[in-house]
Amino acid sequence: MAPTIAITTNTEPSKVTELVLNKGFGVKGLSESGITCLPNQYIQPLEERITVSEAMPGGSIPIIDMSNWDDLKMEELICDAAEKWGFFQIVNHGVPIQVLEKVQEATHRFFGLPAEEKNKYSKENSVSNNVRYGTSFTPQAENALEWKDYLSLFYVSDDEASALWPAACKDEALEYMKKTELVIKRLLGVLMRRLNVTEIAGEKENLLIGSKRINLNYYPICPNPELTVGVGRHSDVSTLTILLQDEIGGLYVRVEESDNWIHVPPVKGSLVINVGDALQIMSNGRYKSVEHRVAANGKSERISVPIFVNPRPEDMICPFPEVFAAGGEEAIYKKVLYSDYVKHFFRKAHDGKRTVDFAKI
Ligand SMILES: O=C(O)CCC(=O)C(=O)O
Ligand SMILES: [Fe+2]
Repeated sequence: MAPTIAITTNTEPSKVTELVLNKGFGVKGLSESGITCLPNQYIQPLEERITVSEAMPGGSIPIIDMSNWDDLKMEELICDAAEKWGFFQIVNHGVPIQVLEKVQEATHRFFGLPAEEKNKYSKENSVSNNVRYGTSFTPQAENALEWKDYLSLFYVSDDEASALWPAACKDEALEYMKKTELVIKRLLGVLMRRLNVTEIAGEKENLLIGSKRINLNYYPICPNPELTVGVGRHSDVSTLTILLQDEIGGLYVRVEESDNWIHVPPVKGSLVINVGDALQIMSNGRYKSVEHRVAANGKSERISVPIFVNPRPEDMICPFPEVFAAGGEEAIYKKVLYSDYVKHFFRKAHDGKRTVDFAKI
């Protein structure tokens, strides 16, 4: 049910916060309250807004067909894309389309619940830190808020997920995680081979895929999409991110340290793969964790479902020694505790690529 309070641009920020954050209506509640203009605290500074002219027409991140696993050409495309773009899409990846559709339905189901149901999983109310319903990114640290609600689920075990994850989406989210396991391992196997890492079982496996988090992202219709963002500029702190987006579009990726951004067009049945900071660090900068952001939309709601494949919180991460086997290359990142790295990311608002400086030598 939509909230009854009337919100305008000039509604006191504290009233908006009360509704969106404290009562758990999220930006979805704002959107459904019938507002016709954006509350002030969502107005982003000019340089953070997404203008269509910045988006480079014509260019495109690679779309890689994974139907033939023995194809050396495919391996090359994957590694080249991870080095150049940090982003690519995969098709014929082996994850059944029904699994993807089911987790998308489940995402709509969860966000369709009454605010008080969703709010049981808020920071204040959730019985576990591993299950978190929230809005924006880190509202306490942000000068301008982001037009997004989310449910974030940190995977510990099937039993814990069964007991704690919301019934509206837990089976579908778990199934999506399980069914993407194989393609994740294969992608990492391919990426590791170019770094001279031939064996990823054991310690390397913990560093690469030691923990996982799945987010259900919900971007409601926005009254002034040009003034705000769905997600601000950031790179992910993961090893790899596997992202399922719907047919709406709005994800933009920075083109090779330029001021150009490129749209990631929705491709039915595909998964978007991107390199995260942890893999950039472990590959000593060879694979790029690239900035990306999401535009708000004035006509359609949008959902996306990323799986963040991460080291374990207690792991120390640094460039793999194999990367230096050929000689002549110096380490550009030092050893950092992964949980410290993640804490650093969440302490501040989205700020592009600055997080990785935390690990720079
Ligand atoms: O919604 C999207 O397309 C991307 C979301 C994203 O970048 C993130 O959750 O880290
Ligand atoms: Fe991201």
